[in-house]
Amino acid sequence: MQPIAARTLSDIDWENWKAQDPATLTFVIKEDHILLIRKKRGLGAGKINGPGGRLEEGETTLECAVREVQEELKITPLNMAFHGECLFQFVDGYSIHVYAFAASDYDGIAEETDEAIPLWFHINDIPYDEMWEDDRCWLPLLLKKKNFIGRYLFDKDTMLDYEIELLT
Ligand SMILES: CNc1ncnc2c1ncn2[C@@H]1O[C@H](COP(=O)(O)OP(=O)(O)OP(=O)(O)O)[C@@H](O)[C@H]1O
Repeated sequence: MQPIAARTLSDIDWENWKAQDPATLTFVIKEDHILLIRKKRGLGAGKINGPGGRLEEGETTLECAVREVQEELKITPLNMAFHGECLFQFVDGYSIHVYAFAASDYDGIAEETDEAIPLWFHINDIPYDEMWEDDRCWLPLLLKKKNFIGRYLFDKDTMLDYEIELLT
């Protein structure tokens, strides 16, 4: 992995950009509450986020999103809707392309696993201070059922630049 010299989004050739890892994030939103996790390991360990992870060989983004919620919280998300994409470039050279989904229901009882602790929040009380910096830019759009594509440049945990397009 080669570090890149970019300090703003315009330093990156987005036309030819391809992430090292495709991944997913899923937000179960039910009766004004949202199910988040305290992530115990992997990229973003210690932060609060939606459940998610990287695609496995041969899997669609939807299959990955469902599997990651099942693995991390032992529940099955229902009524999955795709809402958007987040293209993350880190200055250390790593890149990840995240597909974001919302689910309006679930089967089972969420429980702690090796990977995550389940946490419910009111949608007006989302703990953005404990989340990745980009989440406060696009999670409100997902909550309003909008579709979006965003590009983000990070130096470790610090967001250097971003832009979001709303899709109609
Ligand atoms: C930079 N800003 C960011 N903002 C919000 N969310 C971000 C993110 N950068 C990565 N993410 C999410 O972090 C998870 C990483 O995946 P991660 O858990 O490490 O993958 P996976 O479960 O495949 O790993 P292991 O099974 O532990 O190998 C995955 O949900 C991905 O969507």
